Amino acid sequence: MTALLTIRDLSVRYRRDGAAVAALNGIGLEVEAGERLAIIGESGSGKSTLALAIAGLLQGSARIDGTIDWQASQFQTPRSVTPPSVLPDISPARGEIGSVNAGSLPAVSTFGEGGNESAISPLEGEMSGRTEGGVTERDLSKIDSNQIPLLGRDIGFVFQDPSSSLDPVMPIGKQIAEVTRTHIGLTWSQAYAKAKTLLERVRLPAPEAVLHAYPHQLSGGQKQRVAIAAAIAAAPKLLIADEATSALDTIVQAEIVALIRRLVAEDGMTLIFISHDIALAATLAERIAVLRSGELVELGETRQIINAPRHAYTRALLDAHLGLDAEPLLDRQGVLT
Ligand SMILES: Nc1ncnc2c1ncn2[C@@H]1O[C@H](COP(=O)(O)OP(=O)(O)OP(=O)(O)O)[C@@H](O)[C@H]1O
Ligand code: NI
Repeated sequence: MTALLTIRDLSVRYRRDGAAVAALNGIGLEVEAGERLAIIGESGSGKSTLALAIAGLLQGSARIDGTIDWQASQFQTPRSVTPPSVLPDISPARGEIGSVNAGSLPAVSTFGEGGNESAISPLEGEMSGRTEGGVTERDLSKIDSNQIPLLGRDIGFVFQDPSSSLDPVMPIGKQIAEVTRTHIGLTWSQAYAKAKTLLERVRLPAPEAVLHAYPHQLSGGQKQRVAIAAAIAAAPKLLIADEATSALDTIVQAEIVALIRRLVAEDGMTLIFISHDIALAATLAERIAVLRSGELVELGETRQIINAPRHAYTRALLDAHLGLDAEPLLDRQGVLT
């Protein structure tokens, strides 16, 4: 297998009330092309920080050390630099650059100040670039664009709360169409046709009607389907789902997990599935990485992690899940249930 991403010695510190909060500490991890990798750990263990670092979405105030190599160029036809018309208006005052290793994606990119959304072109990152801290963008003027993954084009990101990535006042069809217009240069009519196909692929009923609907007209599960459609619209190599099913009830959660599994298989995408639920992660992932307090404590094949965890913390996560009334994680044949 070939690594799509190689993360080396990645550390992230946030600043809070003048003090540094270490969110990740010396993470080393290879994500193989085409694999389904789950990242698990309890709240605050650094899962989202890792996902945001990979996607280039960390706030400018975060201090990042280490490198993240993106080796997708061998899997994709080289694409030209994003035209200046859709580049964000990056002011020199933004963020810091650092930690650039030759040939590596620098883990540090430049970022806008939180909430300064007006400086970002509305065509760029609208669907998948939004996060609670405000939209962030890599400074493409300083880095060879073929070496860094571009959010929306190379990486699709699905957040826990679809409302945070969907624009409440824009029709759904337009939101999805903008992704393919921006990243693969479709015309509006092509982009709308593609949006409709995507709504069919995520199994939304009445895709034609959904094209013209607004997010508030859909249920939580339907909104998450729309967010997934937008995330995969430009056929990214990597899909990151950060607690994408945590806000949904159990039945809808299972449906969304099944949807993600199908789409990833159909498109040959690499998946990073983030969850605090080891059992849910085990249903989807081939490998599981266990984070604890910003450290990678265990990484292995799902079967090994579930059957023979090496680290006491993984065992504790399993034990916490395996309450007396819990379903067994593996059935008698050793198949994940
Ligand atoms: N913007 C921020 N500013 C300051 N500290 C932060 C920020 N974001 C996260 N942290 C801290 O960094 C650590 C890791 O947080 P992170 O959100 O990555 O964990 P997580 O595993 O995703 O947790 P959860 O399961 O609750 O989503 C925590 O201690 C958290 O409080
Ligand atoms: Ni999180």
